[in-house]
Amino acid sequence: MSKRIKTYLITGFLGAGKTTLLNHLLSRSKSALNYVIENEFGKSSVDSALVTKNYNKLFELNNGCICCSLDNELIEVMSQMIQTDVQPDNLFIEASGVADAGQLASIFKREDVMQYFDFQQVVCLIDTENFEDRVREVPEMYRQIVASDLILINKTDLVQKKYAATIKSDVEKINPLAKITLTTFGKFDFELLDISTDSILTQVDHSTLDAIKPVHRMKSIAVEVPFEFDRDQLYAVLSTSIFLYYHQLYRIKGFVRLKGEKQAVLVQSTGNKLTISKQKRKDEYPKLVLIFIGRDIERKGIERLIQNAISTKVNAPTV
Ligand SMILES: Nc1nc2c(ncn2[C@@H]2O[C@H](COP(=O)(O)OP(=O)(O)OP(=O)(O)O)[C@@H](O)[C@H]2O)c(=O)[nH]1
Repeated sequence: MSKRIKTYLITGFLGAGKTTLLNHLLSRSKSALNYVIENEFGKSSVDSALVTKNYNKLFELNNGCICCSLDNELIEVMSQMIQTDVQPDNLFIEASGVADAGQLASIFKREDVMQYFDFQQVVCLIDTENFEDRVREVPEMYRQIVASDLILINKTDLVQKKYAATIKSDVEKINPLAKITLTTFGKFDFELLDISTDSILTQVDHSTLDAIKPVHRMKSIAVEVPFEFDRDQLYAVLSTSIFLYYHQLYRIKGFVRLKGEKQAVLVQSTGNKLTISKQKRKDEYPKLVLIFIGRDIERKGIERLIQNAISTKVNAPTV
């Protein structure tokens, strides 16, 4: 048998900083052969365009969540990986923001899977700013924390030190077995990843969890936006919506064109913050699409919202 593929699972609620961490991990292991599995909760993928190119292969599993509807596809991708002549050194899986990490990680406890995949750790990111609100209203987030080996209390630059310490101790109460550290932009002492402690996977009996397939109340709505937006208008419309629907609308992300600007820009919200920024990767025309993720959100309402921010219709870019 050839070498086993070191596998890391990155989890955390929507916008907590998973892709940011993935990019660090990839640049740290540039010399190795790295494969990535991206799972986005929704038909359209924005994340794959945000991952830096330090990977050798990227597989996308969209239109669902790998912990439930896409678990077969995950197994399929993993079997393709082991059937090729050259196998990767590392596999990084970025789960969707609502994925049940325990459910997902238990796949790696199967003997047929363990033969080829050397599961390392479940790494969970937490957005310190939103933790208190979200953990109460989103059961998926609580389950992610329980199932993780290493927890990064991220975005500590956005809160007071004392507050971050309080969140750390709250998280410790939810999962006293995990290693927990405070981070900014997912930067931490990578040695924590290499410390070979028993994964929580082996310490917690997931069989009861395995029997219950999580049912997400979350919905992802993707709206194609072949339009030119006025920056101020778009900013006003979207930031008002995330303010008004803070407990319903958890994430907005996607690429749009702005009046007077050639390059598409990345629009995203986490918590009650909206940012419009230049793309880091300039090598591709991203698909012009805005993704809205939340509870009890409706397409019609979202489309109405977008209409209010449109400046002019443009031809969709051809690749
Ligand atoms: N201020 C601040 N921003 C951060 C930090 N970490 C990540 N971000 C930003 O938060 C936004 C979301 O980060 P991502 O890495 O895309 O989050 P994600 O968890 O992959 O998002 P989803 O895949 O949509 O669930 C980006 O604009 C990041 O630059 C941090 O520590 N501090």
